[in-house]
Amino acid sequence: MPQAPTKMALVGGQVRAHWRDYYELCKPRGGALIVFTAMVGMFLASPGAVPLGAFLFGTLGIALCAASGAAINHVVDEEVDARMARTKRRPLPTGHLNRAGALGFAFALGLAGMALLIWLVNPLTAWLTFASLVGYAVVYTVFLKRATPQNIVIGGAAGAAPPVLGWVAVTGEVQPHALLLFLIIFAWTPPHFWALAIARYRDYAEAEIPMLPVTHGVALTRLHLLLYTVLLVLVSLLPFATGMSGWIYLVGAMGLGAGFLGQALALLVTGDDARYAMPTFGYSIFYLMALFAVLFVDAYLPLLGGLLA
Ligand code: HEM
Ligand SMILES: CC(C)=CCC/C(C)=C/CC/C(C)=C/COP(=O)(O)OP(=O)(O)O
Repeated sequence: MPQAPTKMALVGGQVRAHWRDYYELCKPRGGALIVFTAMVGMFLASPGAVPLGAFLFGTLGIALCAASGAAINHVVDEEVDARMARTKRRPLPTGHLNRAGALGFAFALGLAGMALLIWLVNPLTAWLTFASLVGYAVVYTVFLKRATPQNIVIGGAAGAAPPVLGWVAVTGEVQPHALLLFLIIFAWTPPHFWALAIARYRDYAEAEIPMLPVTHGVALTRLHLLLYTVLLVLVSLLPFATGMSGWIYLVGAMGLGAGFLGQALALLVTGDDARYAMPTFGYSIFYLMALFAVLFVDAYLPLLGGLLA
C-alpha cells in the first residue's frame, strides 16, 4: 500500500525542528541541578556579599556551557541513544534535529557562555568551565563511556565541578572549602548513576555500553552503590568538621544521608531492583538538591537573624 504523505516538512535532512527539540538537547532537568549547585557555591564563597555581576553572568555562562556539553553529548551518542528505550525519543534519533543543526547550536551556546565568563566574570572561571565541558562532552562521552565501567566515576569530575566554578566566579580563586563541595558531588555521582544503570541495565547491555551492572553484574553494583553512599555520607560531614558549615547543616546532612543509606541498604539486602532501584535514583536527586539547599540555609539563616535583630 502506498505510504500516506507525511505532514511534517523535511528541512535540510531533518523534520522541521521545534524549540522543544533544542530545549531537550540542553538536558534541562540535570542542568538545573548543576546550575543550582553552582549558585550555592557562589553564595557560600562570600556569605552576604555576592557581587551581582558575577552572580548573574556566572550563572548564565555556566548554564550555557553545561547546555553546550549536553548538546554535544546528544550528537556523539546519537546511535547509542537510538538503541536504548529510555533515550530513543531524543531529538537526534527521531530525526527532529540533524547532527549539523545540533552541533551548530552546541557551539553557539558554548561560545556565548565562554564569552560571558571571560569578559564579564573572570578568565579562571571560563577555563575551568571549558575544562568541565570538554571533560563531559569529550573525555567522558567519546572515550570513557565506551571504554570502562569506571566511566562515571572518573567522568563524575566534570559534573562535580559546578560549585567550584561558582566559587571561582565570585572569589577569582580555587579555595579549599570549594573542593569539599566538589568532593560531595564526586562521591554522589556513582550511587546516582548506578541506581539508574541497575534499573535500565538491559538497555545498556543492548547498546553495548560497559556500565558496571553489565560488565560486573547487578549484585556487585548494588554493593558498590552502598559503599559509595557510605563514602558520600562521610564526605558530607566534612563541611561541618572543617568549620565551613554549622549545626543546621550537620543535622540536615545526617538526616539526608540516613535516608540515602536506607535506600542503598534496602536495594542490597533485598536484591529487589524493581522495587528499589528507581526510588534510589529519585532519592539521589532529591538528596543533592536538599543537601545544597541546607548548605545555603545554614550559611544564610544566621545572617538573616543578624539583620532582623
Ligand atoms: C558523570 C556524571 C553523571 C552521569 C553519568 C549521570 C547520568 C544520568 C542519567 C543517565 C540520567 C537520566 C537522564 C534521562 O532520564 O534522560 C540522569 C538524570 C539526572 N541527573 Fe545525572 N548524571 C551525572 C551527573 C549529574 C550531576 C552532576 C547532576 C547535578 C548536579 C545530575 C543531575 C541529574 C538530574 C536532576 C537528573 C534527572 C533528570 C530528569 O528528571 O530527566 N547528574 N543522570
Ligand atoms: C560545563 C559544565 C558545567 C559541564 C557539566 C557537565 C555535565 C553536563 C555533567 C552532567 C552529566 C550527565 C547529565 C550525564 C548523563 O550521562 P549520559 O550522558 O551518559 O546520560 P544519557 O544516557 O542520559 O545521555
